[in-house]
Amino acid sequence: MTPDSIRAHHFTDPGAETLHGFLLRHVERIPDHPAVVEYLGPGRHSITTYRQLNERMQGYAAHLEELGLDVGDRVILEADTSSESIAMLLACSSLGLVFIPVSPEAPELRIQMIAQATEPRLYLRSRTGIREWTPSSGGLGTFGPDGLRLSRPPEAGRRRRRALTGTDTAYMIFTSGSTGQPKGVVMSHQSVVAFYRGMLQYGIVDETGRVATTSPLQFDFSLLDIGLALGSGAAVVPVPRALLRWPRRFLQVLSETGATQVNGVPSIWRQVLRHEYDRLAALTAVRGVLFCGEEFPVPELRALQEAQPQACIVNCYGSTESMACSFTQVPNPLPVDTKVLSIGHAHPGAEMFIVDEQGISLQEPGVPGEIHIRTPALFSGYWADSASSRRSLVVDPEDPRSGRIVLRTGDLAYRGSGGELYFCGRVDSQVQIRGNRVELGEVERRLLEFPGVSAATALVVDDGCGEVVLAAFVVHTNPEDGPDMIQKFCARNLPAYMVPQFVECVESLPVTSNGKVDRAALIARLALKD
Ligand SMILES: Nc1ncnc2c1ncn2[C@@H]1O[C@H](COS(=O)(=O)NC(=O)C[C@H](N)c2cccc(Br)c2)[C@@H](O)[C@H]1O
Repeated sequence: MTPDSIRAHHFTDPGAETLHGFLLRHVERIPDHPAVVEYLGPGRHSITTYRQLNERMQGYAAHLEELGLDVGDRVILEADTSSESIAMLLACSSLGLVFIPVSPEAPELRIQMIAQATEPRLYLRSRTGIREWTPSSGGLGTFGPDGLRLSRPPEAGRRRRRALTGTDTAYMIFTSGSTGQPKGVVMSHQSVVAFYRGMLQYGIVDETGRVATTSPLQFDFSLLDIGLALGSGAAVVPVPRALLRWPRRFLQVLSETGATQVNGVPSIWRQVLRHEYDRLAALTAVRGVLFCGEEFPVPELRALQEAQPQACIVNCYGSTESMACSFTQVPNPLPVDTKVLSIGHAHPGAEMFIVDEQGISLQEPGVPGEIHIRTPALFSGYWADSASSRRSLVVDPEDPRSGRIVLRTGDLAYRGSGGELYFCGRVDSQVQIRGNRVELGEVERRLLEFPGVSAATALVVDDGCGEVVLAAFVVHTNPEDGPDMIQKFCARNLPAYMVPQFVECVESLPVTSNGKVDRAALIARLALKD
């Protein structure tokens, strides 16, 4: 009997590198272990075990299976991280359906753009969703702990595929589009699993771990957290987005769920460090903190280390096009003269290297070059944008004849004495001020040396007369020092063209939906000032 005689639609090789196969590999061994711990309010939280997560996933998959969807069809998941959204993304994965996570807080236009570009067969919203808008075509439904409810079935379609392979797409993440039109990063099953395998070799958490995740599901950082937890036999602890912005409530969630690992972008700590330092210091269960996405201002990192001396802090560097790349432990305590944090070396199975404008690899310390990454975790390309894909997926500059493809990151770094890398901005964040090349990160690092400045963002704006003006926003503990003191400090330490002509002290820095400093918002604020 040949496989063809049994029309197996999803004839998946059980050993295949699939997302669901990898994340559920501990189910048989620890079925009653917590897989997701959800905070329900003061003194209440719920536990979903590995067995329950698997059963919910099977239930969703059985319902999806009846809809006649095919490998490669897209499903938009409008949800935050929860036991049901994790079960749903696993169910999609098991059927070869490409899930596209979008945040319930995402602007309607962004969701319409994504739906228009990807033509999803199904639009699913977690039951707790409140959005009015729904797409005018395609299947429509909501899902919750009690199952999937369809208000409009997808149009019937012919199944063309026979088997799910490792090169098929597991998910698509749309970038925040800070530099123009959002792009759909297409990630295959085998790339995600290759990344997970590399990350898990660090043993960041063990089976007793409880990984608090603070990123929206639409940001692939959340997929790191889910993979780190479930891949280690530990539990995911989603921090409700609404509580994240209240330092006291955020810490209460961590305390009551017994979180041992807290993952998130640097900005999640800003208000906690300013307003709830003592409560943070009282959290004794935390063993690790992992951050990514942008540089952690050194003064704030020192404060976090003082409050959590027992926590192992990891600087995770990477871009969505290869999920992430390096995991570098921050020295504890941070040496007193530290200005820049190392992004170290790529995780096992990958390699980071830097090249100059001619594409020649740089080995000597201190010379900045563009970071390239050799990794099996490469994205497949940007959705419906082969020109952009070719700019990021380039032939290995060190060995063009080999045809080997590497990721060109657009990031700059230089090597330290041990060969480790130090991030020093993006290729496109090099600005020219009065004919001089300026790296904005260098201005920010100098601002951070002024006593009391805990965070700083430097940016250039056009003053309308063709001149560019260097401006800075700083978070400052005692603002009476005022902007002019900070400017004088910079004038003593920086060449004139690198001294911000405009400095504003702010209580906090605006952040994007992914938690990174929102530079566009700051530029808009400046434009309003003129
Ligand atoms: N640790 C750092 N120090 C400094 N600059 C960083 C760091 N991590 C990023 N960046 C910057 O952010 C860019 C990328 O942005 S991104 O595509 O939105 N992705 C991200 O930020 C997050 C990234 N996908 C990620 C990180 C961890 C796990 C997973 Br799974 C995914 C990089 O190219 C860098 O410019």
